[in-house]
Amino acid sequence: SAAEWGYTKRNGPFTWAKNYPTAAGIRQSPVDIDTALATSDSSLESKPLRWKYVPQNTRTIVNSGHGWRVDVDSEGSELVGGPLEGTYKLQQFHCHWGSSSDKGSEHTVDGQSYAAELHLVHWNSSKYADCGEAADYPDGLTVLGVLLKVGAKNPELQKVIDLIPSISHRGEKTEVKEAIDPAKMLPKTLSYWTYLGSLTVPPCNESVTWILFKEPVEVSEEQLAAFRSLRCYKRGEECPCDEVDGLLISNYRPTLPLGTRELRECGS
Ligand SMILES: COc1ccc(C[C@H]2SC(=S)NC2=O)c(OC)c1
Ligand SMILES: [Zn+2]
Repeated sequence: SAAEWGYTKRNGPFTWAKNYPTAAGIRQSPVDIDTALATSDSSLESKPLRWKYVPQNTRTIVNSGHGWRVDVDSEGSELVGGPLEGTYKLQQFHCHWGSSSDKGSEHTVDGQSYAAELHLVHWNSSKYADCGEAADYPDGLTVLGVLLKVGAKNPELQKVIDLIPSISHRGEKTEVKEAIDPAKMLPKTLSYWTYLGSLTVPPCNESVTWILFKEPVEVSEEQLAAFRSLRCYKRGEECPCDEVDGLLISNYRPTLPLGTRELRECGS
C-alpha cells in the first residue's frame, strides 16, 4: 500500500485511523494502568494462570519492518486460567521499544513508561481454527505483556539479539536454531493487571484479553541498542520512512483512554 503504517510523523499512530477505523475504537490498547482504579477479583485468584510452552517449537525470527517477531509452532503450547475461558495457544512473541530507554513500553503504569515491552500473542484454540480467524473475535486473542526495564543482560532475550544481524532488513527471516523458552522471559512473581483491549498495531482488532505482569524484567542497554539496529526497509530499496537511515528506533503506540472498561488485578 502507498503509505504503509509505521511509527513516524507521516505514518504513525495518529494517522492509523484513516486506513484502519478500528484504531479509533473504544476498546483500544495500550492504556495507562492507573493502579488506584484496579479492582482485585477473587475469581482471578481462584483460577491461577497456567502456561506450557515447547522451546523446540520456536521456529523462525523475522524482521516485519515494524520490529522483530519470533513465530512459534502453536502445537503443544497452552495458556489457561486467570480471566481466560478455554485454552489459548502461543502464536508468536515480539517486542516494542523507544529511541532511548526512558520510553518504549506500550502500557504505562501510573504514567510511568518502561524501556520496552515484550508481547506473547496467544489465540483461543478452544473456539477458533487459527490466529487469523481468532483475531476477528472479542475473545479471540490473549497477549501476555512483560514490562522491560534497563538492568542486567537478559540471557533468554540474548538468543534473539544474536539473530538480529541476520534479519537486519525488512522481510528477512532466519531459522531459530537454539531453542528459546518463552517461559524464561516471564517475571518471577505472577501478579498481573487484566483488561479487554486490542492489537496495538493496525488493524488494531478489538479482540485481545490483556494480561500485563506487574513485575518488570531486566534487559541491558546494549540489548535495547541491538533492537534499534533493525531497518524498516527492504535490502536494496531506499528507505521509505523518514527515520534516521531507516533504523527502527521506536515502535511503540502511545496510550489510549481506558474509558469505561474494567481494570482488574490479581496478586499484590
Ligand atoms: C492477526 O493477528 C495478529 C496478532 C498479533 C499481531 C502483532 C501485533 S498485536 C500486538 S499486541 N502487538 C503487535 O505488534 C498482529 O499484528 C498485525 C496480528
Ligand atoms: Zn506487540
